[in-house]
Amino acid sequence: MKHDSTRPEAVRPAIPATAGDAPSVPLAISGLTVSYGDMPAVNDVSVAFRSGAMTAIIGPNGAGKSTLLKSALGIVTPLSGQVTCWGRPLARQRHRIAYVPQRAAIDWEFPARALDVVLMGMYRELGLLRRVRASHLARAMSCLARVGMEDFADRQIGRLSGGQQQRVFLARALAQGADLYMLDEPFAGVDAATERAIIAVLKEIVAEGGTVIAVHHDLATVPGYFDRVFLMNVHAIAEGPVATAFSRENLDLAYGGRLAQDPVGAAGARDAY
Ligand SMILES: Nc1ncnc2c1ncn2[C@@H]1O[C@H](COP(=O)(O)OP(=O)(O)OP(=O)(O)O)[C@@H](O)[C@H]1O
Repeated sequence: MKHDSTRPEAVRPAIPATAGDAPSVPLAISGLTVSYGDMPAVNDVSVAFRSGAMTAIIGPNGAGKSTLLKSALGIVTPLSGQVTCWGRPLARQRHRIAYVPQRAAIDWEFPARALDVVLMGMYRELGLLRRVRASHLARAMSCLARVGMEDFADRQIGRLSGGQQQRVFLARALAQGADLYMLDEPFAGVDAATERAIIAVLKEIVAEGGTVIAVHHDLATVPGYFDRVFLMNVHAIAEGPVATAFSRENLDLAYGGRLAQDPVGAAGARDAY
């Protein structure tokens, strides 16, 4: 195997593989390894995500964060490992999980209005015939209103700004009425107002008992936005409350000591790596 210079020199003792295979744990990953070629993108990762918390997944570019989310959702097939949601196989709990992919992964030419995208979140209750009732429309509109997008319901999604598109996808997740929200870089390429709107909705979800897991890049906002962090760089490094796990030591392990500034307790770490 080639030496991977992005890997931390010393990897922390493994997070207990059996940390959370329990009905109260929305997502437990055990011994997960994913590879697209010779090199694993995710190597033997075990982590349990807490219920009723907002957890940031952080690590450098290419650390396998998106791959971890995608394999946890069954979008990418792992080489090995197990994923359970509330103590049961993912397939039986999928309807309880909403996924907001990276904006870059979405086909924005798709001929759908913002309202149609939100209605897609209700696919289970709309059934095979996709019979949309007034109550569905009203709920879709209220989800759009929750993210400040009710005035754009009829706009084709490709003709919305990046921030507006991200809000619509969050509205689709809300319409699904999920218990676990998994978001891949929800703040990438969005304006400050959208970022504030999205974080407010995510905090509401958690206040209502939901769980949020988001891949996040801006280390400066981690303490303000998140309760917990999971640091990874191909391998798992640490998971825990921001107050303890978001430490200089763990960041050095994740980023290989390449952070230009110290984000722990200091503002201004945006793009510092
Ligand atoms: N579809 C794919 N085919 C081949 N290699 C891939 C594919 N998707 C990701 N990779 C590779 O797997 C590794 C992990 O990628 P991934 O996107 O999961 O990392 P990431 O931590 O989310 O990165 P970033 O922060 O840059 O978005 C990278 O080396 C990437 O080049």
